[in-house]
Amino acid sequence: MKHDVRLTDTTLRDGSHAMAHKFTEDQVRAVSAALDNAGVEVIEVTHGDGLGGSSFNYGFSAVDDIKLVGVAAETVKQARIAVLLLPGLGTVHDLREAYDAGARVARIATHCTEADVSIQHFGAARELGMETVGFLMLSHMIEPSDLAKQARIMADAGCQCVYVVDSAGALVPEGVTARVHTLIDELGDEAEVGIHAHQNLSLGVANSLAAYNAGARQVDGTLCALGAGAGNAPIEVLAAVFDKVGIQTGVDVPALLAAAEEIVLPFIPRRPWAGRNAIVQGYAGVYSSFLLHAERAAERYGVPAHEILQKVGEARYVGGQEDMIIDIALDLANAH
Ligand SMILES: CC[C@H](O)CC(=O)C(=O)O
Ligand SMILES: [Mn+2]
Repeated sequence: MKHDVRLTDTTLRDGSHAMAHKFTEDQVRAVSAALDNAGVEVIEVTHGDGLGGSSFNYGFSAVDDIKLVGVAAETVKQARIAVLLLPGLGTVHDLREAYDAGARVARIATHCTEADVSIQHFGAARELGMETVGFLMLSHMIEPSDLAKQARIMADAGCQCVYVVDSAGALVPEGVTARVHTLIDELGDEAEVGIHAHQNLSLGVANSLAAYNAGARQVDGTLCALGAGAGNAPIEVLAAVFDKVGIQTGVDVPALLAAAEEIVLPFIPRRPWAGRNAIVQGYAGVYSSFLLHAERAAERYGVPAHEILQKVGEARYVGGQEDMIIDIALDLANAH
């Protein structure tokens, strides 16, 4: 049955950033069973940086991604398993392996100005018979009209839903509304529009609701907001808010509340929180997954993480430039 909006849970992918990519098989089994039981239709399972993300630059997974995809796929009864892939990090070969392990939704992510690098990956996913989603990361960095041109590239390549991805948690509701409207004007019936929001300015839920009101029909969230930066829009709150205003998600709200409180909360190292560092990320427009990298560099070089993140924002660094965080920390240490 088609609902007003489809919630996709990314606890087991974006939440991987907050877990330093150390999810165990038991955790994946428990979380995917609880989400499936609550009626969540799509559950994303991958290293935080997508297939192939397990590396020196991004941090090694405790358990191989493909293995975890297989565990989730064997666990669920109704949900479909999604994987994230950043072209250049993950390959078409990785996508085929994920498909063989049970993944049925391919989410291909690029920087918001680089949709052209996703073309062959959308083609390969469609050939495999997978549903496709495109992620335009750091969507706050460009104007809505430019974002719409990138969405067009993804849709022409076979993408069935293009997401406005607020990777830095930097957008306010007006910015979300403008981007969703402009993408819908561009794509019409050819592809849906989705929203992936972060909590750095505590606007993840408000931005998701604004996106729905502007016409977005797919919305991401995570249990306990587990995710990069101050975390993602908490899916249990999204479900409750949508239900309260009469928007059908098909999800059982009490079951999601129990999943957050009883399954996820007991094993997470810290509950994501919009503390000083994360707020600076939202304010200065810094990629959420840079938070732990900056905090590690801060400790190592004895400089404040929020100062590092402020400089990262001024330099407009994007995903893949994690090594520049060390350069900034060293410069700050010399200046101090
Ligand atoms: C590294 C991929 C990234 O975490 C994708 C995402 O969730 C975002 O940009 O917010
Ligand atoms: Mn994210």
